[in-house]
Amino acid sequence: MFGGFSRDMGIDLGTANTLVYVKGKGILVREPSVVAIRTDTGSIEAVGNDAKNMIGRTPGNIVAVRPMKDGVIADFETTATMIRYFIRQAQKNQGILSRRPNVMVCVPSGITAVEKRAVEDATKQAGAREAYTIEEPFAAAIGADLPVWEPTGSMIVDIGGGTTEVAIISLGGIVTSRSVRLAGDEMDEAVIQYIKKRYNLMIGERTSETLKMEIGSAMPSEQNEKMDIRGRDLISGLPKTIEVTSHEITEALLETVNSIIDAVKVTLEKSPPELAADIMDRGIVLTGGGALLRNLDKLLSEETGMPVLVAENALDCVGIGTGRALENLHLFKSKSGITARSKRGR
Ligand SMILES: Nc1ncnc2c1ncn2[C@@H]1O[C@H](COP(=O)(O)OP(=O)(O)OP(=O)(O)O)[C@@H](O)[C@H]1O
Repeated sequence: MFGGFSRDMGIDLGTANTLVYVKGKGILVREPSVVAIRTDTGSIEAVGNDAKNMIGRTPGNIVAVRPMKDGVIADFETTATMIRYFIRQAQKNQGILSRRPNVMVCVPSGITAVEKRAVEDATKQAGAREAYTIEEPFAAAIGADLPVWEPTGSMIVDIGGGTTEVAIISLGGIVTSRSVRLAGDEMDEAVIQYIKKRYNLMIGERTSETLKMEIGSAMPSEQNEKMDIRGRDLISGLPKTIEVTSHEITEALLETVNSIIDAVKVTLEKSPPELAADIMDRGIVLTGGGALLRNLDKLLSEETGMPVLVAENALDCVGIGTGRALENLHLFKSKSGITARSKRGR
């Protein structure tokens, strides 16, 4: 069914970023999951990087939207158009345009059957010949090179933009998992609210994300770094610059970080003892962009008493794993408890 031709692809359809992995070629597309739409005609002006640059800077008749929210489709038609664009980009990069690819898309583990079906339908509408879905933590574990098919426990925590996925995997199946709709985006929102409350200053999403990535830390860092940011003073209504410190961002992120840690603890508590022992040996593996928050691994290790490692290429693991899963479809079909399934033409 899947020949050697490089046309099949795995798509990490993220809330923040979309990655396309092409069989035998690696990750060929990596762009923000953003679409710019003209409000008067409803036409798509830009997708991906070009659209992201328009956020907060668009004239009245163009809106930049993120069609995925909390890891699921918030706007079906726009998502389908976005997927079509990304498939095209991946094909263009290979010099193939005409063939309809088989596509594996990852989905959060906690979504409903209706939400999952929407992803499959949008993928087919976008031009896929066959659409398959795989649960995100499983894909992340494959992408992080964990021994998912072996009779040993592996624990993965994937912290994306919209969702945090925690799962314990053994023998090709998810033994126990938890998905919370709370991850990097929620951190950005927490920073916005903190700055608003403390300084009466309104800042945008991009500024809060920059603060988080540049000076943010899950626990107070030794170097209390500082950063100047600009926003709109809520009292005077005028632009204003203030200085923000790492410790302040740690305080802003406290609640979100604690909720993520709780999700990990609850999952660990549900783990069968033998698997918990395996995890103790190998450690908890963190993937996704949120895993790059400074000191999150350290804090999680202190809180759980387990070794914690950030995967190499943490941002790419889900994309790589989704694509590799497509290469190993035979393994999925022959094993129970696997979440990939195919949907033949309509
Ligand atoms: N160095 C960093 N420190 C903290 N957060 C980071 C860093 N780099 C990226 N992020 C955050 O990671 C998130 C995006 O991660 P990722 O691309 O894995 O998510 P996604 O796959 O799009 O989302 P989801 O899996 O929820 O659908 C964003 O919230 C981004 O701000």
